[in-house]
Amino acid sequence: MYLGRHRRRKTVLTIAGSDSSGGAGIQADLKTMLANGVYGMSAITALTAQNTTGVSGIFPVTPEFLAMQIDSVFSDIRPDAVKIGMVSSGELIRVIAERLSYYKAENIVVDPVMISTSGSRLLDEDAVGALKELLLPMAAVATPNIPEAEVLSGICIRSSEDMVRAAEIISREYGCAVLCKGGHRLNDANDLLYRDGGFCWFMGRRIDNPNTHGTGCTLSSAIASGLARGYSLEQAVERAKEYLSGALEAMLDLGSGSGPMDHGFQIP
Ligand SMILES: Nc1ncnc2c1ncn2[C@@H]1O[C@H](COP(=O)(O)OP(=O)(O)O)[C@@H](O)[C@H]1O
Ligand SMILES: Cc1ncc(COP(=O)(O)O)c(N)n1
Repeated sequence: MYLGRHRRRKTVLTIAGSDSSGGAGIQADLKTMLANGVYGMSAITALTAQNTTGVSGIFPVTPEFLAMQIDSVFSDIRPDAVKIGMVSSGELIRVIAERLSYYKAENIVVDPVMISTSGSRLLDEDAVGALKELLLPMAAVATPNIPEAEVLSGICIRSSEDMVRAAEIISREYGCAVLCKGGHRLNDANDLLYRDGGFCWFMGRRIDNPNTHGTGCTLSSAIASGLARGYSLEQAVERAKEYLSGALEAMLDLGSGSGPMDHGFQIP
């Protein structure tokens, strides 16, 4: 019999798409989880063929196969938190919502991925409705960027006040906390957290780096890692922004488009 010391680690499941270039999606999520001290697992919603210049193809899994992946994970290694990223169809969203509510999953972070940094649309119209109706109400926090917050709130965002208004609309309508990220058009590195009728700003340092492929995936996975480790939502957001800034500041430069960040910047 083995009598050595057994170790435990907090666990996080990412339900998202694969990015063949390794900078966003599942690949970014797992690297982020490793760097943030949790054990990462994945249920893949779709394969994408993409690189730093764009997405050339999307090949979704069947709803049955997505359910099998989620069942395999939950029936053996129960995740302490779940991050949901790109889900390209309403049908797949319905499977995720059904399975996660069956397992009473906790600490769900929803990154409502709609359009890639390179400008490609990553989900269909039906998926937007299903995301609002089924995933947002399960979320501990949703992390839209400005264009996504506009779609979810139905208002146009041109100022910091608009960010607060949009986050309030989404939070009240769907009953979840909302982290509205700057970084697009406004407030580059400053994000707004709206929860329980109140809000606070997280002021990040703006890093002059054109390589921002996967920033949203990385932030939401780092938040999920923090929640799994028992940090409060505010602490998890603070730590996630610190990690993201470090990964951007490492100034990795790969590919001819908007390249990936250095997820392993703390590793010598
Ligand atoms: N140039 C930058 N310097 C520092 N932080 C940034 C920069 N651009 C974006 N961020 C931060 O990166 C995170 C992800 O934001 P964003 O790029 O909007 O995500 P998405 O990939 O979903 O569009 C946010 O916390 C945002 O504030
Ligand atoms: C598979 C997949 N998921 C998500 C994104 C969004 O990436 P970003 O974090 O840059 O918005 C992506 N490009 N590919």
